[in-house]
Amino acid sequence: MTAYIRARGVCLEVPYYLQPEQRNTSWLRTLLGAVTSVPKRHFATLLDDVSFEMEEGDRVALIGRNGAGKTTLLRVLTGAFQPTRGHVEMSGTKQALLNLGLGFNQEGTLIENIYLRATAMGIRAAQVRTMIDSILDFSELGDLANRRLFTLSSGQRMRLGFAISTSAQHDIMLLDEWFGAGDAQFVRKARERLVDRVEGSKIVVVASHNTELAKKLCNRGLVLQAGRVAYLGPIKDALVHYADIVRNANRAKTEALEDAGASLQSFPKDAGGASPPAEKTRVVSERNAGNRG
Ligand SMILES: Nc1ncnc2c1ncn2[C@@H]1O[C@H](COP(=O)(O)OP(=O)(O)OP(=O)(O)O)[C@@H](O)[C@H]1O
Repeated sequence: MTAYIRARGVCLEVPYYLQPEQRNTSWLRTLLGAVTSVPKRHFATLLDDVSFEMEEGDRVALIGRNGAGKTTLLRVLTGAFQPTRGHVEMSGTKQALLNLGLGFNQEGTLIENIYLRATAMGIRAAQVRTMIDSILDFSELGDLANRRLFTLSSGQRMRLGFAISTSAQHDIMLLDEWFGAGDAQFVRKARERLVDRVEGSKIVVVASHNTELAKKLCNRGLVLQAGRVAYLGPIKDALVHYADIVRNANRAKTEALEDAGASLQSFPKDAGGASPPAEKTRVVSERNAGNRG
């Protein structure tokens, strides 16, 4: 089966609720306000008209500043979020390494959880049976096989999640950042397996801030900016494009700080003891703190 991912005009809007702001009132009013005021509904556009095609052999780095929409796009690709407009077409089996703890039952034993997660990944029960030993072996948790999951440390849970998620080779691999799955020795082992799985996959999509990793692993880059595709092309060009975005954002920030500083300097000294506007005071004091550092 030929693997591909095709996204056409994908938009994702989500509702969120804001409590009306209560400032400069007495504690009683604040308390009453918290109980009686109705939160207002707003909508946030997390992805805006995202279109692309990924074919076999593509190793695509999702690049963008914090909040650009990388994880959200991966979630749409896994099927966890349905686009509010547009659609995604995918062909091939997929493996997602986004949240290693997802789908675990804390009350179940390790073996029960292996069944639970593996069957949720579409693996038949008979096949899961043959995989249990190797999963326990890889996660080095064989001695705890019949313990309940909640008795494990968070690092042990992550190891189990990683071992299950990477137990089978899939056509499409979706990865969110690099993560520390346990201690240094396990991280080394996990990296090796991951490289193996990446090599065996037909398409890989990885969200990362790590430009070295992106260069090493990927041949294409999809740059996201505020939920929109800012660039899609060869990884080298994508990283240049991303560097431009970061540089422009830093320049805009510096200019805003300089403007704030200039208007503060022009604030009349003999303004009858009045203080400069609170917002500007904060910006300038941050800038001064930066100068000291
Ligand atoms: N449920 C939600 N409701 C409202 N806004 C949300 C929700 N989930 C995410 N967001 C917003 O969507 C935007 C994109 O988030 P996302 O996690 O996809 O960013 P990201 O590019 O992966 O960022 P990072 O590099 O920091 O991980 C952010 O501004 C975030 O605040």
